[in-house]
Amino acid sequence: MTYPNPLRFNPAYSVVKQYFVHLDDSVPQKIVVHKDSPRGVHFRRAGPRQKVYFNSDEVHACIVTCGGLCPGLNTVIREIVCGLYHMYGVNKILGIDGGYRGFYSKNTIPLTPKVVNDIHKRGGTIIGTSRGGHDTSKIVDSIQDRGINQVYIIGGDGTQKGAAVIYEEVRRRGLKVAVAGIPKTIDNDIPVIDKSFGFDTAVEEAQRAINAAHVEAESTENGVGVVKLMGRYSGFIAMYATLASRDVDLCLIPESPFYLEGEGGLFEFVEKRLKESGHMVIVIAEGAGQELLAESLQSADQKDASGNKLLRDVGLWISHKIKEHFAKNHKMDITLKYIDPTYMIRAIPSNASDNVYCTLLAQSAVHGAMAGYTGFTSGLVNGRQTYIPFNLKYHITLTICILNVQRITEKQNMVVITDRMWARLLSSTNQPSFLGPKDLAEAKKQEEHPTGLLDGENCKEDHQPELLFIFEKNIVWSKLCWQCYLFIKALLKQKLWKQPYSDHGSLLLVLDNDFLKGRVRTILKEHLVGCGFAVFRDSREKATTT
Ligand SMILES: Nc1ncnc2c1ncn2[C@@H]1O[C@H](COP(=O)(O)OP(=O)(O)O)[C@@H](O)[C@H]1O
Ligand SMILES: O=P(O)(O)OC[C@H]1O[C@](O)(COP(=O)(O)O)[C@@H](O)[C@@H]1O
Ligand SMILES: [Mg+2]
Repeated sequence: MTYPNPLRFNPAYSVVKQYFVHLDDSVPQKIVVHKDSPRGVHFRRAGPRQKVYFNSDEVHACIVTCGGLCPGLNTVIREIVCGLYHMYGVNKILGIDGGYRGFYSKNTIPLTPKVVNDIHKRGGTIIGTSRGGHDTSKIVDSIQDRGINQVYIIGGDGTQKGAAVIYEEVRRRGLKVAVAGIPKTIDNDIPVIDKSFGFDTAVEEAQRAINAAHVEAESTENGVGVVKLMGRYSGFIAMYATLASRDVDLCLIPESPFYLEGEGGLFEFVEKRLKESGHMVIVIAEGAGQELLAESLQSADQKDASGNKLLRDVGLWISHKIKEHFAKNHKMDITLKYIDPTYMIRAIPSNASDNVYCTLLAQSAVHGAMAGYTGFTSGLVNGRQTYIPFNLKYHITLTICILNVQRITEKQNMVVITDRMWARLLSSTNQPSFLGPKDLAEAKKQEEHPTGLLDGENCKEDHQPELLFIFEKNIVWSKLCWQCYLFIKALLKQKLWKQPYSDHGSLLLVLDNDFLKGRVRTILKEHLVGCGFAVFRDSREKATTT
């Protein structure tokens, strides 16, 4: 059952040409393609659909924010509430207090356009957040007991994994509940999307700390300013803050290993730069050099409530090491100032451009949930709003079921140090890469054989793993790219195959007759387009190649 979209009477949109998004519109993940390269992965284009799945009066929505703070959380909350209310006439909206655990351990907060009217001017989240406490069955019990049928989940990589599990449980119980994610993290560590909201604001705020470090450093002889910025596993904030500032001499990120002593090491570079300029600024991401710290402090690995690595203070450590080095060797007198603005860059309201971005993400999520999509994250891909599946694309009406590889929850977005952006940074700061030929080879290898999803550039002959099907007595052999390999792996996880065997990038699948004949075969063919996938149904039969 569907309903005409109430937006057709909305005066704001009456003049918009082709306002409703066509059901088949899609956005490609890769817009730069080689000649003859495959069509690649496409995502559904976000936006209002002509027909909606929910009758507005029956919608009971809830919003939850999880994980660390991020500028723009309140804007997203505001825009979901206002979007539901003004565009679709929905007025039953609850805020879940304090993250996932709030579903089962706290009272809810009623949200209306009046309550959220000016919250976008404040940092933080008015409904609170937390780490840990993801109890799937208690959460879905709460959704079911309260009669909630739209769940908006705002959070980072951990939160989206949690949302995917909730979505699976909702499906398992056969509930007609739309589960929509909105990606949040200042670390920008969520894959697929162009960038996460709040990231620009954080980079901008980081400039104030870098400026202060620069002023302090240049005002004394051999002044060194050290600034620690957030970035647990990904160094995006440090990289962009450095590129934006132009005052930074050295940027250190988790993705790029470095060493202190000896030729080509950090101490040597600091000495060189001080001799050249008389002062220097170092920006270090909090996750950088953690292995060096672990070696020197010999402390055990600790985790937070969500299972994230708890980091040691690398800023303090490196400041101490630099001071110690110069004092010990009587090389030169230095004055070092350490600035740690960590929480200051995320506890602020979002800037203008992030506010706009938050609005688009929230409105897209609302349109998607109203149209009956579920199990998706609203995200910007190549400048277009899209719906990215958590893992399986699944239409709530259960009429459309399109399998897809795990995406948003598959891996973390990281700075690729063999990519152009890091090269731009190195040439802007003129710092050493600290990488020997061995490290570079390793980085390149990582690029080619990642553990996570690759993004379509990978259908090159030279690194295609092999796929081997054993189907009854008939053997199907084919080559395929990593993307498709991972797709198959995702299917394996869903237990759609029997007796999987996987080794060294090759897959050996023993299949049921019915499986290969049926829908899976069609889906496989759809997904393996352009990858040289071949199916032999019978050893005498000609191969059907896509
Ligand atoms: N693999 C997972 N499965 C289910 N829930 C998870 C998973 N990882 C994290 N979560 C939950 O998601 C929430 C936020 O995760 P966290 O890693 O702290 O922040 P973020 O989502 O910003 O990365 C927490 O409540 C945590 O319990
Ligand atoms: O002290 P907290 O709240 O655990 O947060 C610290 C971490 O939060 C972050 O801001 C990222 O948070 P998320 O994982 O929630 O995106 C990191 O940069 C930082 O390491
Ligand atoms: Mg995270």
